[in-house]
Amino acid sequence: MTDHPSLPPGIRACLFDLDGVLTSTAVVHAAAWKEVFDKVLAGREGQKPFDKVADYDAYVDGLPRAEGVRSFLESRGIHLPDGDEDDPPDAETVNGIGNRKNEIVLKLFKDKGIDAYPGSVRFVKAVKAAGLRRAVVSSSANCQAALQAAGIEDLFEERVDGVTARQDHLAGKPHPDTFLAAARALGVEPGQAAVFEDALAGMEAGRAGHFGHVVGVNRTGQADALREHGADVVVDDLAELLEPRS
Ligand SMILES: O=P(O)(O)OC[C@H]1O[C@@H](O)[C@H](O)[C@@H](O)[C@@H]1O
Repeated sequence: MTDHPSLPPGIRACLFDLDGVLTSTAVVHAAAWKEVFDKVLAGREGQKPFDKVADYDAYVDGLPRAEGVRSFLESRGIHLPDGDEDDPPDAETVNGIGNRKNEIVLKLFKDKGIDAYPGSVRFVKAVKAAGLRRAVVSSSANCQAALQAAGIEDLFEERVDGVTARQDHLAGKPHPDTFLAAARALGVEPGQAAVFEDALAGMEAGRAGHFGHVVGVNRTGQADALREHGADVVVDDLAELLEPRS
């Protein structure tokens, strides 16, 4: 018996988000965001602390780093200058806050290590065995290091991430541009590609890009929200999409 991926006919490529889909790093990002945002909020009257699930899912998850800072602060009516990319981590600017968060997340990755979800690894291996093309599409500038640390970099033929998107001037999620670039790199039309995402911003990107199939991966009990934002199907684990074949 071998695992076979259950996907609609005509799908020739799979485009996987990283944090929360392939690796269990979404919660690590959320913890780092909480640490930096709570310091910003503590100095401001009437602000409740950052909620690692509700605020993260609604305003930060899936967005490129600086967009996540802007989006969350905006939700609280806080407007800070962008500053410069190399702002020090103690600068009260969008970039300063993003740089501070990156220091924290890198330390957490180093201390705790990075794990791939076993069900996702099984699914990607089955996709490969079935002859489908595979790419990782992540907003994270730490994507390649995370893939390496999790030991899964070799399973993918293409990678579009926070570093390459910036180099190629691609708009980040919720825009579809990074997913479209990955489909192009794999030589398939959007309608021939399936998108796998846990973030609402990623669902919107999948819908906006008119991809052939959009799979919502529900890690935080937001199945309904994933559907509302564009999921064709919602699973708790990618292994649910495997069928045994002899
Ligand atoms: O700060 P990084 O590693 O470039 O990541 C940017 C974003 O990448 C996304 O994949 C995560 O969902 C977000 O939480 C994260 O903020």
